[in-house]
Amino acid sequence: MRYGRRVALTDCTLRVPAGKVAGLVGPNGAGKSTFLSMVCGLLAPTSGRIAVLGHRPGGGAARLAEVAFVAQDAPLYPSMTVADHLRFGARLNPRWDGRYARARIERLGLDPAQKAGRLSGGQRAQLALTLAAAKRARLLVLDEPVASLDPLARRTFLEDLQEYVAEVEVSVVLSSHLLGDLQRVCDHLIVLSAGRVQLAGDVPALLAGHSRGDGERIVPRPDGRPVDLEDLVLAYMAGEVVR
Ligand SMILES: Nc1ncnc2c1ncn2[C@@H]1O[C@H](COP(=O)(O)OP(=O)(O)OP(=O)(O)O)[C@@H](O)[C@H]1O
Repeated sequence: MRYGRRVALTDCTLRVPAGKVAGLVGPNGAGKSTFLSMVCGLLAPTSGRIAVLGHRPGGGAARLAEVAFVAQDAPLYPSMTVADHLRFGARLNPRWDGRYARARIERLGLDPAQKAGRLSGGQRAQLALTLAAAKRARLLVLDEPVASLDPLARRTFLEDLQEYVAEVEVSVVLSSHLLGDLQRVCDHLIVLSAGRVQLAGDVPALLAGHSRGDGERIVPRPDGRPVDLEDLVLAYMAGEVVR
């Protein structure tokens, strides 16, 4: 994938498993947002192919209803109220879960009459996440969803996400720089760096394979503690991998 002459993603062959939470991690400028925008059909690959739920991303209303996306800046309509956003969501989305949306807004303490433009950054993110979840899509794509949330809101969001995945048949792809959060919620991990996939797989298999010494190795920890997801990600981001 190129932006003009700049290559943002290359040699990027990967599969995101269905029904799991896949974490996407990598340094700034690695290509995470580019990848997520392609998954949602907002960007078309300049070469190669991408299939989402078996089809080219984007397309008609039925296809759009299958994917929910919260972009990094949680875009909303500033002059519309919280309640307007919920009404709008109900009109646009065939599988809209209004009861869930209203309950979550109430639990978050958001005023339905407040204009989105007057919400704080974290409140806007919470509203955008609520709209995405209430859409009841088959794929939920979240670009740094917790970046603007306070620590308590972040913890609650991660708990909500785990509950949501357990209850609803949904696949999730989320990017984050917060490795502890990824460790907590992700079944699958993708490490992107310099526009390439450095590591991809189910987390237990990646950790088990590493401790067995299959293929690549990262430098063992001096304190002898077993390698965890954070160690793996940091080593692959820093290129400290013995191939
Ligand atoms: N609209 C654009 N025009 C030109 N280049 C772009 C554009 N958007 C992104 N890029 C470039 O593509 C590369 C990947 O950017 P991208 O936003 O996908 O990275 P990221 O991994 O999401 O970064 P971050 O962690 O900082 O959000 C970067 O080199 C960036 O400068």
